[in-house]
Amino acid sequence: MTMDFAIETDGLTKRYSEHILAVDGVTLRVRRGEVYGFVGPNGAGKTTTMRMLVGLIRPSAGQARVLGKPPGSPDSLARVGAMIEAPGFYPFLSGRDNLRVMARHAGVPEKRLDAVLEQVGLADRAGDPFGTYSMGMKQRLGLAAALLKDPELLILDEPTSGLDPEGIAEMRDFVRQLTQGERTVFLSSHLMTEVEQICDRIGIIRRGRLVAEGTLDELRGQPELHLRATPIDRARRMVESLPYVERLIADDGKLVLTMDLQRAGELNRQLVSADVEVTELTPARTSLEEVYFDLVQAEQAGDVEGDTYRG
Ligand SMILES: Nc1ncnc2c1ncn2[C@@H]1O[C@H](COP(=O)(O)OP(=O)(O)OP(=O)(O)O)[C@@H](O)[C@H]1O
Repeated sequence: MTMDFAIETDGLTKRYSEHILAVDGVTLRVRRGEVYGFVGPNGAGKTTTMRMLVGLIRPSAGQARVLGKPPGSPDSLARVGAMIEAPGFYPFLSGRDNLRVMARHAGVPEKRLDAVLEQVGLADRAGDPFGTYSMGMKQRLGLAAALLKDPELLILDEPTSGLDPEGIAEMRDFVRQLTQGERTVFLSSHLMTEVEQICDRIGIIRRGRLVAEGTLDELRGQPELHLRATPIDRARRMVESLPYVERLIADDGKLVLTMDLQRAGELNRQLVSADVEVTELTPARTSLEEVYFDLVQAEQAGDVEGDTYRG
């Protein structure tokens, strides 16, 4: 295991009972300084994985290293900030006093309180009781708590859950700001649009298994060109003869081409000079959401073999 990774897991597994295999041999790598999106449907095993990474629960098999150390070791905990499930704040204490309790417990100096409250935009409401906070403010206080130790790694479980669109956008901005510099963020989500916007790399988990991992570009594959033209047969023969077209698929009256999109103009000219009338020539790209659903459906269609999650 090397120091280039903030998180490394090998065959990480958690079985809660004979019938519930929540995490099934997950091997993933989160590089230092990146925002890694851990996505999957409800019950896929995201929270369970995160709980293992901060040492809240022990794996049944496999192993993990967090900042090069065993999860939950004092050395690792001192450098990791986590927001996993609803943080347990006292409703009658103010936001600041809640943080003060935590800061004392963690041995963090008081002067950090104002800095983190400022960082999450809660400074002017920090004196109000936590119980009076909106959902967005509660999430922000959770984030402030995770930031107390100025951690190298932030582990955030569904940081936007329960937030309205404005709150989601706000949280996205915080995460972006927080990652400027060396900090690594490992966050879970089931919102592909959100993940698409903030994550450098993404891991997709389904039924406890990591079914894909990569950058957005790697997961979405190459961009395509959609071509409609008449007569379509002549267009097809023409396109087939072009060396720069890497792949051609006929799909519902249109041709789907994989090629360098810079050459679309050249393609258009060649078609026109071959007496083909081009009615549509548009770039298209698989969205992360499509990739995600394809993977999820592939598994549902029977790719899941052996003894897997049945919870
Ligand atoms: N303490 C527990 N005891 C028994 N089963 C559990 C426990 N915690 C989680 N599970 C089960 O493990 C599976 C994975 O749950 P987990 O909470 O890790 O998923 P998740 O991907 O975080 O889902 P969500 O998006 O709904 O939070 C589920 O079937 C869940 O019911």
